[in-house]
Amino acid sequence: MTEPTTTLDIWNPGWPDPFRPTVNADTDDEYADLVEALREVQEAVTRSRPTPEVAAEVATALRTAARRLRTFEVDEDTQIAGKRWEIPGKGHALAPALHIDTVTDTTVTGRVTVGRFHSGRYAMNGGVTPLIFDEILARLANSAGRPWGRTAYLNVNYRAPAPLHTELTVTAELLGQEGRKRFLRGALHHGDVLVADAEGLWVELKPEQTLNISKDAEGSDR
Ligand SMILES: CCCCCCCCCCCC(=O)SCCNC(=O)CCNC(=O)[C@H](O)C(C)(C)COP(=O)(O)OP(=O)(O)OC[C@H]1O[C@@H](n2cnc3c(N)ncnc32)[C@H](O)[C@@H]1OP(=O)(O)O
Repeated sequence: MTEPTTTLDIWNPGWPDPFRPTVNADTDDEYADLVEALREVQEAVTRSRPTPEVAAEVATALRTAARRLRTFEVDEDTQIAGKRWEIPGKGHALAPALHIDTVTDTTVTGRVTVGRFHSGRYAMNGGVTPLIFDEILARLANSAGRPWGRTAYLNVNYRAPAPLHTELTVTAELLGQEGRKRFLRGALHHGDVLVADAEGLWVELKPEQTLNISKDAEGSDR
């Protein structure tokens, strides 16, 4: 695998459209596969009750993997995780992998399936639902040539337990804009059942706010 060398800043208004499939010559699908493997580990750890010996053995193996990756550590502008828009989950293993199906300037539809890693208890954890909404709504808010904005609020209504291991559909809509404010709405369905809906406000950044946020916190993530 080639070490990434790009320096892209998600807060920079020049960042490509979040829904435009991007070709990044400095990354390849082995990285996407690595993140998929990490998701498998997360799910397997969650689902298992290993003996102490096996837990210790796997912990050692995982620490060995972490040490290997640390030799390729880059700064947050340069990392791949969270920036591969064209792959489900953007190359970030925290959020459930969101598959985008249709995109217009003001709407998006997609699908998401969560496993036990994201379970509250036999249903999706209530903290995971906003992650899904924030990803799809933020991407819509910041697409179609709109300058970058940040989430000001995201209000989520939980209408029914969201089943695990089951494909859910996600929809998002830009309701309107007033000056720097963009109002968006999202919904999560299991078949015809409304599982959750959300309303959010994204506020377009002023020039002085488009500084790289990771620079503001430089050194604080160690
Ligand atoms: C894992 C990888 C992921 C990667 C996912 C990929 C997506 C990338 C995009 C990420 C977006 C995020 O999630 S960002 C992360 C979460 N969000 C944040 O950290 C944002 C923190 N907050 C801020 O930075 C700031 O508060 C802003 C920029 C949102 C707004 O500050 P500001 O620019 O000074 O705003 P200000 O002038 O006061 O207000 C402008 C107008 O908005 C209104 N307004 C502002 N805030 C609110 C509010 N909470 N509720 C109601 N209204 C509000 C004001 O009343 C005003 O209306 P009027 O008087 O004009 O009518």
